[in-house]
Amino acid sequence: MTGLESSRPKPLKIGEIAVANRVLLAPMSGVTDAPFRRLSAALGAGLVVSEMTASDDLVNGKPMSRLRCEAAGIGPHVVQLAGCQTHWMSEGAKVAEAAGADIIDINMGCPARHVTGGQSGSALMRDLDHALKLIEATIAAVKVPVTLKMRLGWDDRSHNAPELARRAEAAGVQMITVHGRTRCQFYKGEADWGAVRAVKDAITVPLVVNGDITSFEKAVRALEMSGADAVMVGRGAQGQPWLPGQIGRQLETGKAESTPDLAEQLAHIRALYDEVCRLYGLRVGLKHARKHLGWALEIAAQCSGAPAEKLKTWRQNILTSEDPHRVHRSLQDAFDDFAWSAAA
Ligand SMILES: Cc1cc2nc3c(=O)[nH]c(=O)nc-3n(C[C@H](O)[C@H](O)[C@H](O)COP(=O)(O)O)c2cc1C
Repeated sequence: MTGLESSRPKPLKIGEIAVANRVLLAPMSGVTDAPFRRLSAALGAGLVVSEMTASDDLVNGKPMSRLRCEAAGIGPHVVQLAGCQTHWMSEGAKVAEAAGADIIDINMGCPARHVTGGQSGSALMRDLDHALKLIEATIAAVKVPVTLKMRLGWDDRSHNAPELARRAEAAGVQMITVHGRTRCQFYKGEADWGAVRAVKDAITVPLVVNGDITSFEKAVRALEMSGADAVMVGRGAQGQPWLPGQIGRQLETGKAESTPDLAEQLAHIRALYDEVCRLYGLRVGLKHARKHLGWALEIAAQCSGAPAEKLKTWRQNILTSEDPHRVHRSLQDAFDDFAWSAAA
């Protein structure tokens, strides 16, 4: 064995499922729809996770919850479930498994008031005994591996992620992701990757560190500080579905890659736009795709050094249009315009 091979971290596995590399795309409601996950996986993300779905909605067949769990079609299919009742969690997990999920992820990290108010998401970090009942019910309901995503704790006085992680592993959870903030921080301040190390010390299953990882350098630092086995990228991938893959490859090879050029970026956003409109139908799809369009324009403007005024005009033009043909034409014109800025 060469020195390089011996210093290489072990390949990431969730149960028997091999993960392509050490960078995961985070679940993000309203963002990581199936077309976005498909694109990010095709561009090299190690693993992509569905948007959170309320377990009762999934069991009751709410059309939107089915769409949220749609498979990306590349790599393992990870469905994230939220809920606060053992019955719905176990039934939801069965529905997801029957629909093709390879892994079920449980959400114990969502800070939103409408979620914690219903005692789901990060509210479960205030009642670990109940959290464990939900975890046990989910694991008992399915054959596929179950993973867990959480925060550091509810607030600064209760960093109980290590305890929840340890108990979750004992119950059979096969990978744990920790966002290095407390629930009460929401998205304020900076993610504390160092604080995630206490979770690493408490478990033997793979640990994923999450929060504010937007570059290769930050990924390396987060891995060093937390001792985690992998990183998860969320907001950094908005408008840049290639980012998890790019960081993942650089972690494997050490070789830096340049950002896709404007022509590639244009091809990606066009394909994503069409797929989102197809998945949701034109009426809902047009609204849903706007976020992706806005972020893609921002990234393209940033890459080309286009002035803020230009970005504003194109955003206004494209995000208000309800005609897909016009959107396609305007995207071409906008990217041509950005290319002029880059060349100037
Ligand atoms: C718009 C948005 C939606 C999110 N939806 C979910 C979700 O459905 N499930 C979940 O576990 N976390 C969700 N998160 C949290 C992210 O998965 C991630 O933990 C958080 O954004 C921190 O990572 P980042 O700094 O890389 O974005 C969401 C975050 C954002 C910004």
